[in-house]
Amino acid sequence: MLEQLKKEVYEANMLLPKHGLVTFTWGNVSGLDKETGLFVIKPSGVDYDQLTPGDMVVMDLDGNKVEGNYNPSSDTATHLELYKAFPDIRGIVHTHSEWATSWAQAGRGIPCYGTTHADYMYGEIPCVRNLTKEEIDEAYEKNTGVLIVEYFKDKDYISMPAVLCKNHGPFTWGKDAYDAVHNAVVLEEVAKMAARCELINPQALPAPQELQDKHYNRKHGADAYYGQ
Ligand SMILES: O=C(CO)[C@@H](O)[C@@H](O)COP(=O)(O)O
Repeated sequence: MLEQLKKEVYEANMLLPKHGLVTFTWGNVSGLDKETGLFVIKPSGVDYDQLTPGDMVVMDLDGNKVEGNYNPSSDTATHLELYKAFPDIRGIVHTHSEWATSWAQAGRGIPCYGTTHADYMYGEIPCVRNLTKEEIDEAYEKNTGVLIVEYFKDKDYISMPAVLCKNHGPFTWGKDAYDAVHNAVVLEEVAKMAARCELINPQALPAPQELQDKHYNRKHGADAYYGQ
């Protein structure tokens, strides 16, 4: 079932090692089929060079495995919470990419220091708090999703398609699995540049708001001249 989506999700997963975003199996991409309410996700713990489209696991939004030979990614419960709460997304990525995860481990959001960042993500990329002991013990991955959703309840998840989870790593999302990977690549580049920016000048300030507005709106606003 969902053979085309499985192929798309497989190909999106394979872009993670291509772009240097994963080591071993530390990452996962999923894609949602809005019609059926089912999503396809990478299996847990399978090496990328062994992965095939047929290994993708089909899940429903209640967390039941619908089809697949393997267990779904260990981060499936986080993906599920995001799909339930963010109605316009069709793809999600989680990685332990080096630079974004370094910011997450430091417990810091990534300030918008320049137009590379502003072209894709509006404002500081947030870092959500640690889970409590109770939240970790109860259901770490599910509660990670709940925490992200809680953070975004009065914020726009379209103009900020990325989040850092403290002591864990980044999640990104998008209009499909490929778009979510694209945002993960942008996040990693921006995270690297911001870290180096602070190293070169610890007093560096975020880009002026007018510049951030101009760049974000030029690509994503009402008068965007790039196709969405
Ligand atoms: O966060 C973690 C482990 O800390 C996982 O994202 C990572 O190892 C990938 O796990 P899966 O192979 O997708 O189950």
